[in-house]
Amino acid sequence: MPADDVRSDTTPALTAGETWRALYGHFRPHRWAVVLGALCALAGAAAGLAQPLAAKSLVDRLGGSDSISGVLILLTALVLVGTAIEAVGAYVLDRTAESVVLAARRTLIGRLLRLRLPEVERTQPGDLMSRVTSDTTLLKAVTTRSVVAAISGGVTFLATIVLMGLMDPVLLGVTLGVILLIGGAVALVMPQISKAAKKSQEAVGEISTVLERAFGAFRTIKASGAEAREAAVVDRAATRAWKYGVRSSKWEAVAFTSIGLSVQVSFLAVLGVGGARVASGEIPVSTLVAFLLFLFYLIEPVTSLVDAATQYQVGAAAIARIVEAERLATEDPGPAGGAPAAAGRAAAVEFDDVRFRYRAELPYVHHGVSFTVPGAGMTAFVGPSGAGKTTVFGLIERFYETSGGRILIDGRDIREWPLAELRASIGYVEQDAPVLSGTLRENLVFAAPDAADDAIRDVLVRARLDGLVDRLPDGLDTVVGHRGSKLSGGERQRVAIARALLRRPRLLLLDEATSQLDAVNEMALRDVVAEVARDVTVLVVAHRLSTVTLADRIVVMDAGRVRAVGTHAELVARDPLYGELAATQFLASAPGEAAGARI
Ligand SMILES: Nc1ncnc2c1ncn2[C@@H]1O[C@H](COP(=O)(O)OP(=O)(O)OP(=O)(O)O)[C@@H](O)[C@H]1O
Repeated sequence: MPADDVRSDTTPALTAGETWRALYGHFRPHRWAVVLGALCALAGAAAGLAQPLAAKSLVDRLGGSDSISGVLILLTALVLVGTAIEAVGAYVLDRTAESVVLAARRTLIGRLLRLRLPEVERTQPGDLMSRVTSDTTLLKAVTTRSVVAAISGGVTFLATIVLMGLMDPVLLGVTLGVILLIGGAVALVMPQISKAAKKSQEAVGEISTVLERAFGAFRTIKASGAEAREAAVVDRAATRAWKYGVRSSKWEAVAFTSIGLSVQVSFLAVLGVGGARVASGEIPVSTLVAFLLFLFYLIEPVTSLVDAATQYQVGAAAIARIVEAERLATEDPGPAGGAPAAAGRAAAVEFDDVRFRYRAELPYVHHGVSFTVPGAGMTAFVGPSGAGKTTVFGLIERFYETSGGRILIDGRDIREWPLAELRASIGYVEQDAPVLSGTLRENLVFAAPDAADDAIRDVLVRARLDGLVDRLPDGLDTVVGHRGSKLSGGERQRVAIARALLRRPRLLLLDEATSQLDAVNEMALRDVVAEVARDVTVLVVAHRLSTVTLADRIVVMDAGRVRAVGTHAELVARDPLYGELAATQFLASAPGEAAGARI
């Protein structure tokens, strides 16, 4: 896959107002802490601002007989208090910034794990992950540092300007003239910082996407000798992140250097004009000294303002990506309701003229599927690949919403069920039997966290996993590796079956759940499923008819339609497609004989 295919290019451009609202939404819960931090910063700045005044008073007293020790003590106290308050303010703000990031991550994580499946399928998980990790980190600077720097820098700037104006309006005019001239040039480069930062964040997202893809198919990459090609794709994304990061730094450097330059040029201009005014007796030398100190002091708020502006540009890019992830549709939990009337009993399932397609632009996968499954017993779904069998299970679990028709469980439309309650009734073993990294025990109790040890032992025996657990040095606490890589395919399937059984479902969905088992284990598991089917409704998708010949009913699907329903013997006799499937698998015989056959 070329790099461009994994790049997210759907980041919506937020307007300035939307960016600000999104930003405010993130720091609103922490606004009082931000206010406290800002007040500390202002108090520290005020203490600093008083220093030139104290210095002026000190210089004025130099020629006279007044003692300067009082002023010196005041100056020292101002420095100490100002520094202490600034330190407290910095801590409060950094702590708040971390809290903003934590809250944003919690919100994103909470939403991402509740996303609707179609949303996940049209995004790149790696890119979503980078929004939780990398983009939220940028929020830290933009929600506190930038905002507080803007407030404190702005207020200090204004206060300094007012005091300078009171000292000498002419020198203030000279200063402002220089600053506005250079500041205007800086404003022009700001959008460049935002553009570069956005591209850089997108490239970081690509790195995660490519790596996630690579680790998800690690063996395939090795077996295909594709390491170098994949590394090159990651390298291209990393280089792009570097390129745009450097571009952003270049514009930031231009901005900061310009500000330094503006203050220095102002300093020289004030020195020249101020010197002339002192020489002509228009102002005393103490005024010039104080004014120059103010000018020196102006560097900090001006730098703060530029810092705020650059951080805001960087954060705006991250906010856009966070907002995009926040806007992905999550699942509707459904109506709040009490326990189902039929709790504990085997579930009855009915598909009533169900039509479904995965996306509006795709063709229909189900063209009016109808069947009825009474409570308990085993029902098998068979048919050619792509007929829509797995889709039946996805619709029952409400991973997807039907485009037409109804699905009823116990006679109640599944859209009327609270989603959690619906899924709590179901045990689902997927086609590729996913096992999560962690221990065997964690995998088993994944769908039933409160399961007792006896129940775990029981399902281990039923899933024929007891022997494996006894052999493992750490038993149930053995770590199974990323996606269960330390287990065989058959072991993974048995773990998935045990997990589903431990949930004590009313409806058990098995999708090719025993396809990787050896004949002995497959037979044993078939018996277990038959036993479970006595008081649980079991729906099975199977390609190997040998696993389903004893089912109570078999639903034959073809191209998104149900073409026949019956027992093995009935279908062999009257459905040509089923007859053909059975014949190619040497099963066109009595169920008793066929049951043991392996294809
Ligand atoms: N998530 C999806 N997004 C888009 N199309 C999908 C998705 N899942 C399945 N399809 C398509 O829907 C059709 C039915 O798929 P489904 O998995 O239900 O078939 P199946 O009968 O279970 O096939 P198999 O026996 O090979 O597992 C296929 O054409 C498939 O390409």
